Amino acid sequence: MLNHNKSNLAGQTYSRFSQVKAVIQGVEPIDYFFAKEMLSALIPASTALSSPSEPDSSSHLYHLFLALSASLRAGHSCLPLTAVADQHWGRGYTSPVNADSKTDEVIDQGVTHPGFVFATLTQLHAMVSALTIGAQDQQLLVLHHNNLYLRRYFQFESDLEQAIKTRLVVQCQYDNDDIAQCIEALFPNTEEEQGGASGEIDWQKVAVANAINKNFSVIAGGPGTGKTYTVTKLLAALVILEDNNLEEKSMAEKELTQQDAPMLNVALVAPTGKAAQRLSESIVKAIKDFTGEIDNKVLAQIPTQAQTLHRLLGVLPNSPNFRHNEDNRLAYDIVLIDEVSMVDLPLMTRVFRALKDHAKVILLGDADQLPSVATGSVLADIAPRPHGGFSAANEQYLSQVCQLKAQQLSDYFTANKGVNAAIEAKGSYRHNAHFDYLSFLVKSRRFDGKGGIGLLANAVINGDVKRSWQLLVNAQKQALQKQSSQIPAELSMAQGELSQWLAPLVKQYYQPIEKCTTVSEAFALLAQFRVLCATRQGDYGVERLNEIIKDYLGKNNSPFGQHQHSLYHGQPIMINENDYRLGLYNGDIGIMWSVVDKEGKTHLMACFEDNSCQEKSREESSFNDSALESLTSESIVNESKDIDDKTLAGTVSTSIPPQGVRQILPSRLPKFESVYAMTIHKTQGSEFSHVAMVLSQTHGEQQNLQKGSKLLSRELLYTGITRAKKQLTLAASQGVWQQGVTTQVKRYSGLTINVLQP
Ligand SMILES: Nc1ncnc2c1ncn2[C@@H]1O[C@H](COP(=O)(O)OP(=O)(O)OP(=O)(O)O)[C@@H](O)[C@H]1O
Repeated sequence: MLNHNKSNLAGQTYSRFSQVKAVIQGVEPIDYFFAKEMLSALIPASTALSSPSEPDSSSHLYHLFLALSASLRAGHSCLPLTAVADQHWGRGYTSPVNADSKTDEVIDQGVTHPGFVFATLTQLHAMVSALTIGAQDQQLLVLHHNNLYLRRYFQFESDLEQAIKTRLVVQCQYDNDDIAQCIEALFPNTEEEQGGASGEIDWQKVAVANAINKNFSVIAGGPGTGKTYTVTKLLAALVILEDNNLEEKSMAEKELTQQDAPMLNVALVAPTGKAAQRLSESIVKAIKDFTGEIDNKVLAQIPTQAQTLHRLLGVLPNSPNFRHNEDNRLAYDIVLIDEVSMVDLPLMTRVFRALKDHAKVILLGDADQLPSVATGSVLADIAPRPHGGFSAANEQYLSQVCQLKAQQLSDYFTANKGVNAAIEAKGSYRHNAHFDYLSFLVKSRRFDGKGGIGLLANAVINGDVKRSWQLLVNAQKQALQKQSSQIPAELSMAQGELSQWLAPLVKQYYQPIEKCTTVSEAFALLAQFRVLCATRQGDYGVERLNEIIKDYLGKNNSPFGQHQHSLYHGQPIMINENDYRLGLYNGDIGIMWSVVDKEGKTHLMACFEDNSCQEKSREESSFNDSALESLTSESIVNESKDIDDKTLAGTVSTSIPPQGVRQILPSRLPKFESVYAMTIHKTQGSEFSHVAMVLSQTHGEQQNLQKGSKLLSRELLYTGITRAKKQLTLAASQGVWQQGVTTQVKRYSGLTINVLQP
């Protein structure tokens, strides 16, 4: 009956990692140990895995565990059996082989890893099902809709799905007529009116109306499409409607409410300190823009101070858990989260677990950007493009409150059906699904559509290799013709060696940093320009480019060479790991700056902008503030004695930290590195006036460097391109560009299926 016993377990066939590595391409030690442990934990418990006529189930299961581990490493939340069933998995070649144009013999000659051929879907399903014995909530593995999960990720997905669904059935507390009135007041001159009979739909207006009556909503759109602008109007609408509701309450009740708390208890949140800072700035700007248009009393009630998700949840040092959770909920009534593409599945689920059941959640983000570094692709899963359409009831509601023409919304979605049908054919679009909670903003206010950056970003995200490359070539031709023009072109291609194109940019943007009179000025200059790389290693990776730029700046022989990191005045740095005690987080940017203490001594300090400072000051009970003080600016003591005062002479600019700048002794910093160049992954949530994006120059090099989710993909290129506000300089060969634009990041997840079920 059993076709497995201890002696024929594949786990024993591979008694060392080197053996698996020789068979399966791309496997890592963690996969080997994971598979081994899973096999020994699960198989002894099973009594009948397969019959003699069926394939050796233990070998298949062993390889399935290897594939599951590799899948989790790559950021997928599960492994669909369909992705491996009947497939030759882990087969590797010396060089990319085009199977259509080569004979089997030639292909076989190039094989470096033989790989493993998996059984059929039905057989794999039976093998895995046989494992899932015992109490359901204790099984290590879960098989759901043919997706194989580790229990914990299945739990994250189902909890998140449940929390979203719970919110979607909550009845709206506002009257439709009040909503309509409010919308009319906030959008006096709508685009559909301006557009005449064939008027365009004002998606900002629709997005506001769509989010008002739901306890969960997503507003998705590319850079500059007005997500923050729209959401500020949404907050204004909620203030007005809440005020209306209050008017209708009895005076006694009204007084009680007014005394007790602000009317709307709103949390503005973003995944990183930088993104939180940008959200605050954008809301402040939007409020300023609305002054005169919207009642000042309403504007005054809109919060402007954003915080990070970690701060919202309350970090517990040395623990993956947070202070706020299902047993200690947050008090907020409305939670607005920006840059959601960066939020991973476990973190998003933890946020929902920590919220009150009735808390309204509004998510903002660009679903075309790279998914989160860690597991999951929450935003892309719940905001698939193009929009799949609204339910009839939602269309009716939106038409009424936005005063749209009858059928205007359904006509729009019908017109987009062609695209949807194509997507449906590929299996990523679900017929009958309604996306009532989802609004897309489509018109970029930052890029007018004629400038190169917006057009290039669009062509890339639509996978149009030809058009995207042509845009770059044309831009280059135009740049050559207009060399004398004072206005720099939005797009340009880097020409020649690095020294020819990069050195002038370093001179223009990085060299003046150390000459700035204040560190705030230095931060402003640093925000102007960044070199973005696809990889860390390699000739065109972050590490090498940082060294080259330091060479151009003459900083590789720094007078502070004795320091671990050879620090110098004006050096931009990026923190590479979280330090909760100091309130510094992976990705935070600082500048090394020379300061003079009260006694006139000069010290090199790591300076960080305002946001981390505000974050810190909001730290609650578990953090000992006096401990922090002893680590920061107040205690500039002996630690930096080894800095040579003479070498600092002439570069020292300030003795008192400017407001909103926090100083930390370099010796106290967690891991950090110079940040003239940074990976595209790390720039999510940031923007620069000018970006130079550098890709590896050959297929071979790129293939050697890319791993798992770090693939050169259209999402990576799109994210890099859209970090540029005014100018983009690209250094890439046509082949590598083509490879990137044709590759799409796809994260396996069951979230889409579950959330979108009608
Ligand atoms: N309807 C509008 N009318 C006029 N200006 C607008 C409108 N919508 C947005 N803007 C302006 O366009 C710019 C970009 O808007 P906003 O910052 O809200 O976009 P975003 O989608 O949040 O951008 P990102 O996420 O890329 O920072 C802002 O200057 C904003 O004032």
